[in-house]
Amino acid sequence: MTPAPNPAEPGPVSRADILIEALPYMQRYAGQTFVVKYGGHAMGDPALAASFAQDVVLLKAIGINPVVVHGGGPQIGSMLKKLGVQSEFVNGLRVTDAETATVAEMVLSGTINKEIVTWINQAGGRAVGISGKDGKLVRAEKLEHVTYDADRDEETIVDLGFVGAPVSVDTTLIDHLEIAGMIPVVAPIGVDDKGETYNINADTMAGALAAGLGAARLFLLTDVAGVLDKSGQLLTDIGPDQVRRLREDGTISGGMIPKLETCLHAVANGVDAAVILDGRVPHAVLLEMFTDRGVGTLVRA
Ligand SMILES: Nc1ncnc2c1ncn2[C@@H]1O[C@H](COP(=O)(O)OP(=O)(O)O)[C@@H](O)[C@H]1O
Ligand SMILES: CC(=O)N[C@@H](CCC(=O)OP(=O)(O)O)C(=O)O
Repeated sequence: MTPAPNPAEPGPVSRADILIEALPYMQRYAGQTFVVKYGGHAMGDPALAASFAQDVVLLKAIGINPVVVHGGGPQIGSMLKKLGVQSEFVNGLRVTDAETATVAEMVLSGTINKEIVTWINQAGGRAVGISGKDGKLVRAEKLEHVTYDADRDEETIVDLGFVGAPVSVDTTLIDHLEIAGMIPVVAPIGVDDKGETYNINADTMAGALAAGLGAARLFLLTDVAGVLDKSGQLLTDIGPDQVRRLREDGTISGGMIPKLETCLHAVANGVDAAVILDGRVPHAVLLEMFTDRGVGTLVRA
């Protein structure tokens, strides 16, 4: 006997509806590159990690070229703590002395990078873990970080040590990996012309790659619903003027600062759309892309 339909489960017609809703998006994005940044805070939950990996593999399977850039701030923090090394942040950026730079590279390019490669491979994809050093992917230079005191209308240059700013992107390696059906997984480490290694904020790295690769989309997955206003409400979209105001009044702080700067830079440099996504929602990437219900904050140019 055929079992009675369970109203909680999508029946055959609604399953088909879901796929048909996705069809125009699939057609629009086939052949394009999407950069997906996976933040260190979003990595803790194995079930979420598995759903993230499935999303990435599904993108590849339908002809989109996903490039994953990962963070690992909390994991670098734990390792530094174990080693008894103090760490501090300025505007969401880790002050990085030589020892911290070594630990950051070890954690990012080593443990975390290979963990994400394994998740994607487990989900049926073929991932290749690299950093900005491989194939001269990202040339960096020391970041000149300027802080602004709105009350005094004063700018100060802060020395953050070995924190890098991406200067140029050579896409050759990623182009080859994409053609070969591989999914690049990139650790946010760069190198300058003299061979000096730099720790790069992962959002900044993702933005530079999105612009360099001419990506159609930049997704930054994090551990909040998106950008929240003063009363904690989600802002579903935001532009440069509002970002400036929210920064000045302190609503946007910490890690959200490099995230928003990255998104604004990306959309001003040819990326069609940049979205800060709630990485705590299973399949956040697919929901954002293939349905009319987004799960985060869209950043406008
Ligand atoms: N206005 C804001 N809206 C949302 N999050 C904010 C805001 N201002 C600061 N944040 C902080 O930014 C954090 C996300 O940045 P970050 O910790 O660097 O995450 P990730 O590791 O995912 O890159 C949030 O957890 C939150 O604490
Ligand atoms: C310069 C700088 O701040 N680098 C970051 C790199 C990792 C990162 O950005 O990780 P999340 O995306 O998880 O925050 C750091 O050392 O924490």
